[in-house]
Amino acid sequence: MTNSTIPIALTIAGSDSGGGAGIQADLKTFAFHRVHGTSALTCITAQNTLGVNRVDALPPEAVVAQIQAVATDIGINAAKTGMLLNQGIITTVAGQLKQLKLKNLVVDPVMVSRAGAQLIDDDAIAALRQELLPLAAIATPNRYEAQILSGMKIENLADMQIAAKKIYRLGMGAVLVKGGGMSGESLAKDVWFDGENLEILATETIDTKHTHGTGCTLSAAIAANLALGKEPLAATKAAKEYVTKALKHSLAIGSGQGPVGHFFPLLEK
Ligand SMILES: Nc1ncnc2c1ncn2[C@@H]1O[C@H](COP(=O)(O)OP(=O)(O)OP(=O)(O)O)[C@@H](O)[C@H]1O
Ligand SMILES: Cc1ncc(CO)c(N)n1
Repeated sequence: MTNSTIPIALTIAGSDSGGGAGIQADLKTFAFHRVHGTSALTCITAQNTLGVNRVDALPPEAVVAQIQAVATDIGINAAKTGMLLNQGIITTVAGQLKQLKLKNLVVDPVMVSRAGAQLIDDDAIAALRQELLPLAAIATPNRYEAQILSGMKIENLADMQIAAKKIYRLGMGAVLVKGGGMSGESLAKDVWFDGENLEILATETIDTKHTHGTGCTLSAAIAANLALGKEPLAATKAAKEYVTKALKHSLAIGSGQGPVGHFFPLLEK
Protein backbone atom coordinates (compact mmCIF):
# COMPACT_ATOMS: atom_id res chain seq x y z
CA MET A 1 0.00 0.00 0.00
CA THR A 2 1.38 3.45 -0.77
CA ASN A 3 1.69 6.00 2.03
CA SER A 4 0.97 9.67 1.42
CA THR A 5 0.78 10.70 5.08
CA ILE A 6 4.31 9.92 6.27
CA PRO A 7 5.81 12.94 8.08
CA ILE A 8 8.77 14.66 6.42
CA ALA A 9 11.93 15.81 8.18
CA LEU A 10 14.81 17.79 6.70
CA THR A 11 18.41 17.74 7.88
CA ILE A 12 20.72 20.59 6.91
CA ALA A 13 24.16 19.25 7.82
CA GLY A 14 27.51 17.90 6.76
CA SER A 15 28.42 14.48 5.41
CA ASP A 16 30.48 12.10 7.58
CA SER A 17 32.27 9.58 5.37
CA GLY A 18 32.50 7.28 8.39
CA GLY A 19 28.71 7.04 8.50
CA GLY A 20 28.40 7.75 12.23
CA ALA A 21 27.54 11.44 12.49
CA GLY A 22 26.18 14.20 10.23
CA ILE A 23 23.72 13.55 7.43
CA GLN A 24 24.26 9.80 7.61
CA ALA A 25 23.28 9.63 11.30
CA ASP A 26 20.31 11.93 10.69
CA LEU A 27 18.81 9.94 7.82
CA LYS A 28 19.17 6.66 9.71
CA THR A 29 17.52 8.23 12.74
CA PHE A 30 14.62 9.62 10.68
CA ALA A 31 14.10 6.23 9.03
CA PHE A 32 14.10 4.45 12.40
CA HIS A 33 11.28 6.78 13.49
CA ARG A 34 9.29 6.05 10.32
CA VAL A 35 9.75 9.62 9.13
CA HIS A 36 10.77 10.33 5.54
CA GLY A 37 14.19 11.96 5.63
CA THR A 38 15.29 14.68 3.23
CA SER A 39 18.64 16.46 3.27
CA ALA A 40 20.53 19.59 2.35
CA LEU A 41 24.29 19.02 2.47
CA THR A 42 26.47 21.89 3.65
CA CYS A 43 29.90 20.30 3.49
CA ILE A 44 31.69 17.03 2.97
CA THR A 45 34.00 15.76 5.68
CA ALA A 46 36.61 13.07 5.17
CA GLN A 47 36.17 11.56 8.59
CA ASN A 48 36.48 8.26 10.41
CA THR A 49 36.42 6.99 13.98
CA LEU A 50 39.78 8.73 14.62
CA GLY A 51 38.92 12.25 13.49
CA VAL A 52 38.28 14.71 10.68
CA ASN A 53 40.96 14.71 7.94
CA ARG A 54 39.49 17.25 5.51
CA VAL A 55 36.40 19.44 5.06
CA ASP A 56 35.06 20.78 1.75
CA ALA A 57 32.27 23.35 1.92
CA LEU A 58 29.45 23.57 -0.60
CA PRO A 59 28.57 27.04 -1.93
CA PRO A 60 25.67 28.65 0.02
CA GLU A 61 23.65 28.73 -3.24
CA ALA A 62 23.88 24.94 -3.44
CA VAL A 63 22.51 24.66 0.10
CA VAL A 64 19.61 27.01 -0.76
CA ALA A 65 18.80 25.02 -3.90
CA GLN A 66 18.53 21.81 -1.87
CA ILE A 67 16.28 23.38 0.78
CA GLN A 68 14.08 24.94 -1.90
CA ALA A 69 13.84 21.69 -3.85
CA VAL A 70 12.47 19.94 -0.77
CA ALA A 71 10.28 22.79 0.49
CA THR A 72 8.57 23.62 -2.80
CA ASP A 73 7.58 20.05 -3.65
CA ILE A 74 7.73 17.62 -0.74
CA GLY A 75 7.08 19.88 2.26
CA ILE A 76 8.77 19.89 5.67
CA ASN A 77 7.13 19.01 9.01
CA ALA A 78 10.32 19.48 11.02
CA ALA A 79 13.96 20.32 10.37
CA LYS A 80 17.30 20.17 12.10
CA THR A 81 20.56 21.91 11.41
CA GLY A 82 23.92 20.33 12.17
CA MET A 83 27.38 21.22 10.89
CA LEU A 84 27.03 24.48 8.95
CA LEU A 85 30.76 25.25 8.89
CA ASN A 86 30.96 28.88 7.85
CA GLN A 87 29.31 32.28 8.11
CA GLY A 88 28.03 32.33 4.52
CA ILE A 89 26.19 29.04 4.94
CA ILE A 90 24.79 29.97 8.37
CA THR A 91 23.46 33.34 7.22
CA THR A 92 21.93 31.82 4.10
CA VAL A 93 20.34 28.91 5.96
CA ALA A 94 18.91 31.28 8.59
CA GLY A 95 17.39 33.41 5.81
CA GLN A 96 15.78 30.35 4.21
CA LEU A 97 14.38 29.02 7.48
CA LYS A 98 12.96 32.43 8.36
CA GLN A 99 11.18 32.55 5.01
CA LEU A 100 9.77 29.06 5.50
CA LYS A 101 8.42 30.04 8.96
CA LEU A 102 9.16 26.54 10.16
CA LYS A 103 7.89 26.02 13.72
CA ASN A 104 9.60 22.69 14.36
CA LEU A 105 13.25 23.65 14.06
CA VAL A 106 16.02 21.98 16.05
CA VAL A 107 19.39 23.76 15.94
CA ASP A 108 22.36 21.63 16.96
CA PRO A 109 24.99 24.38 17.17
CA VAL A 110 27.83 22.17 15.99
CA MET A 111 31.15 23.87 16.76
CA VAL A 112 33.37 21.37 18.53
CA SER A 113 33.03 17.60 18.60
CA ARG A 114 33.49 15.81 21.87
CA ALA A 115 36.72 14.42 20.43
CA GLY A 116 37.91 18.04 20.28
CA ALA A 117 37.71 18.64 16.51
CA GLN A 118 36.74 22.21 15.58
CA LEU A 119 33.83 21.99 13.15
CA ILE A 120 33.11 25.67 12.45
CA ASP A 121 35.11 28.73 11.37
CA ASP A 122 35.77 31.23 14.18
CA ASP A 123 33.89 34.07 12.46
CA ALA A 124 30.83 31.88 12.02
CA ILE A 125 30.00 31.66 15.72
CA ALA A 126 28.53 35.18 15.83
CA ALA A 127 26.18 34.36 12.92
CA LEU A 128 25.06 31.19 14.63
CA ARG A 129 24.34 33.08 17.83
CA GLN A 130 22.59 36.07 16.27
CA GLU A 131 20.85 34.71 13.20
CA LEU A 132 20.14 31.01 13.59
CA LEU A 133 19.72 30.22 17.28
CA PRO A 134 16.83 32.71 17.74
CA LEU A 135 14.83 30.74 15.14
CA ALA A 136 15.14 27.43 16.99
CA ALA A 137 12.30 25.73 18.82
CA ILE A 138 15.02 23.73 20.56
CA ALA A 139 18.80 24.25 20.59
CA THR A 140 21.09 21.38 21.67
CA PRO A 141 24.63 22.54 22.56
CA ASN A 142 27.10 20.06 24.05
CA ARG A 143 29.25 21.02 27.03
CA TYR A 144 31.88 22.84 24.96
CA GLU A 145 29.39 24.63 22.73
CA ALA A 146 27.42 25.66 25.81
CA GLN A 147 30.60 27.14 27.29
CA ILE A 148 31.15 29.24 24.17
CA LEU A 149 27.50 30.35 23.95
CA SER A 150 27.15 31.17 27.67
CA GLY A 151 30.65 32.58 28.15
CA MET A 152 31.15 30.51 31.31
CA LYS A 153 33.05 27.38 32.33
CA ILE A 154 30.88 24.32 32.85
CA GLU A 155 32.19 21.86 35.45
CA ASN A 156 29.06 20.38 37.01
CA LEU A 157 25.29 20.09 36.81
CA ALA A 158 24.72 23.43 38.57
CA ASP A 159 26.88 25.16 35.93
CA MET A 160 24.89 23.44 33.18
CA GLN A 161 21.69 24.87 34.67
CA ILE A 162 23.07 28.41 34.83
CA ALA A 163 24.43 28.09 31.28
CA ALA A 164 21.06 26.83 30.01
CA LYS A 165 19.35 29.94 31.39
CA LYS A 166 21.97 32.22 29.82
CA ILE A 167 21.77 30.53 26.41
CA TYR A 168 17.96 30.66 26.49
CA ARG A 169 18.25 34.45 26.46
CA LEU A 170 19.57 34.27 22.89
CA GLY A 171 15.91 33.80 21.93
CA MET A 172 15.18 30.13 21.23
CA GLY A 173 12.05 28.31 22.44
CA ALA A 174 14.02 25.92 24.63
CA VAL A 175 17.59 24.83 25.20
CA LEU A 176 19.03 21.42 26.05
CA VAL A 177 22.57 21.52 27.41
CA LYS A 178 23.88 18.00 26.76
CA GLY A 179 26.01 16.17 29.28
CA GLY A 180 27.89 13.64 27.16
CA GLY A 181 31.10 15.61 27.67
CA MET A 182 30.75 15.74 31.47
CA SER A 183 32.30 13.34 33.95
CA GLY A 184 31.29 11.75 37.25
CA GLU A 185 27.74 12.31 38.43
CA SER A 186 26.84 14.71 35.63
CA LEU A 187 27.81 12.35 32.79
CA ALA A 188 24.95 11.94 30.35
CA LYS A 189 22.57 14.14 32.32
CA ASP A 190 21.10 16.84 30.08
CA VAL A 191 19.59 20.13 31.27
CA TRP A 192 16.39 21.46 29.70
CA PHE A 193 15.20 25.06 30.06
CA ASP A 194 12.23 26.54 28.18
CA GLY A 195 11.77 29.78 30.09
CA GLU A 196 9.61 28.10 32.75
CA ASN A 197 10.69 24.53 33.35
CA LEU A 198 14.24 23.75 34.37
CA GLU A 199 14.53 19.96 34.14
CA ILE A 200 17.30 17.43 34.33
CA LEU A 201 16.86 14.65 31.78
CA ALA A 202 18.65 11.56 32.99
CA THR A 203 18.78 8.08 31.54
CA GLU A 204 21.07 5.20 32.22
CA THR A 205 24.77 5.96 31.58
CA ILE A 206 26.33 3.61 29.06
CA ASP A 207 29.95 2.64 29.64
CA THR A 208 31.37 2.76 26.10
CA LYS A 209 33.92 4.76 24.13
CA HIS A 210 31.86 4.29 20.97
CA THR A 211 29.85 7.51 21.18
CA HIS A 212 30.54 9.06 17.77
CA GLY A 213 27.44 10.84 16.48
CA THR A 214 25.39 10.87 19.69
CA GLY A 215 24.70 14.60 19.33
CA CYS A 216 23.61 14.39 15.69
CA THR A 217 21.46 11.38 16.49
CA LEU A 218 19.79 13.14 19.43
CA SER A 219 18.88 16.29 17.48
CA ALA A 220 17.65 14.22 14.52
CA ALA A 221 15.51 12.11 16.84
CA ILE A 222 14.03 15.27 18.39
CA ALA A 223 13.20 16.57 14.89
CA ALA A 224 11.64 13.21 13.96
CA ASN A 225 9.48 13.27 17.10
CA LEU A 226 8.40 16.86 16.36
CA ALA A 227 7.49 15.78 12.81
CA LEU A 228 5.39 13.01 14.37
CA GLY A 229 3.48 15.64 16.36
CA LYS A 230 5.07 15.39 19.82
CA GLU A 231 5.48 18.51 21.96
CA PRO A 232 9.07 19.80 22.38
CA LEU A 233 9.80 18.39 25.86
CA ALA A 234 8.14 15.04 25.12
CA ALA A 235 10.00 14.88 21.78
CA THR A 236 13.30 15.52 23.57
CA LYS A 237 12.69 12.93 26.31
CA ALA A 238 11.80 10.29 23.71
CA ALA A 239 14.91 11.22 21.68
CA LYS A 240 17.14 10.80 24.72
CA GLU A 241 15.68 7.32 25.33
CA TYR A 242 16.43 6.46 21.69
CA VAL A 243 20.06 7.64 21.92
CA THR A 244 20.55 5.62 25.09
CA LYS A 245 19.32 2.44 23.38
CA ALA A 246 21.45 3.15 20.29
CA LEU A 247 24.50 3.68 22.56
CA LYS A 248 23.83 0.34 24.25
CA HIS A 249 24.27 -1.22 20.81
CA SER A 250 27.14 0.97 19.62
CA LEU A 251 29.50 -0.40 16.98
CA ALA A 252 33.14 -1.17 17.81
CA ILE A 253 34.31 -0.45 14.26
CA GLY A 254 37.53 1.37 13.30
CA SER A 255 40.27 1.95 15.84
CA GLY A 256 38.82 5.08 17.46
CA GLN A 257 35.32 6.05 18.62
CA GLY A 258 32.76 3.94 16.78
CA PRO A 259 29.20 5.09 16.08
CA VAL A 260 25.96 4.29 17.85
CA GLY A 261 23.80 1.45 16.53
CA HIS A 262 20.92 3.34 14.95
CA PHE A 263 18.94 0.22 14.03
CA PHE A 264 19.54 -1.61 17.30
CA PRO A 265 16.54 -3.97 17.06
CA LEU A 266 18.09 -5.40 13.89
CA LEU A 267 21.52 -5.70 15.52
CA GLU A 268 20.50 -7.92 18.42
CA LYS A 269 22.16 -11.33 18.12
N1 LIG B 1 27.91 7.41 27.87
C1 LIG B 1 26.68 7.86 27.69
N2 LIG B 1 25.62 7.20 28.23
C2 LIG B 1 24.36 7.66 28.03
N3 LIG B 1 24.06 8.76 27.33
C3 LIG B 1 25.07 9.46 26.78
C4 LIG B 1 26.44 9.04 26.92
N4 LIG B 1 27.21 9.93 26.24
C5 LIG B 1 26.38 10.85 25.71
N5 LIG B 1 25.10 10.58 26.04
C6 LIG B 1 23.92 11.34 25.64
O1 LIG B 1 23.98 11.52 24.25
C7 LIG B 1 23.38 12.75 23.89
C8 LIG B 1 24.35 13.59 23.07
O2 LIG B 1 25.18 14.30 23.96
P1 LIG B 1 26.70 14.65 23.72
O3 LIG B 1 27.09 15.56 24.82
O4 LIG B 1 27.44 13.37 23.56
O5 LIG B 1 26.62 15.40 22.33
P2 LIG B 1 27.75 15.83 21.29
O6 LIG B 1 29.02 16.14 22.01
O7 LIG B 1 27.15 16.87 20.46
O8 LIG B 1 27.96 14.50 20.46
P3 LIG B 1 28.90 14.22 19.16
O9 LIG B 1 29.76 15.43 18.91
O10 LIG B 1 29.68 12.97 19.53
O11 LIG B 1 27.92 13.97 18.07
C9 LIG B 1 22.96 13.41 25.20
O12 LIG B 1 21.62 13.12 25.47
C10 LIG B 1 23.88 12.74 26.21
O13 LIG B 1 23.38 12.76 27.53
C1 LIG C 1 29.56 15.95 9.59
C2 LIG C 1 29.60 16.02 11.08
N1 LIG C 1 28.61 16.69 11.72
C3 LIG C 1 28.62 16.76 13.07
C4 LIG C 1 29.62 16.18 13.81
C5 LIG C 1 29.61 16.29 15.32
O1 LIG C 1 29.65 15.07 15.92
C6 LIG C 1 30.63 15.48 13.10
N2 LIG C 1 31.65 14.86 13.77
N3 LIG C 1 30.59 15.42 11.76
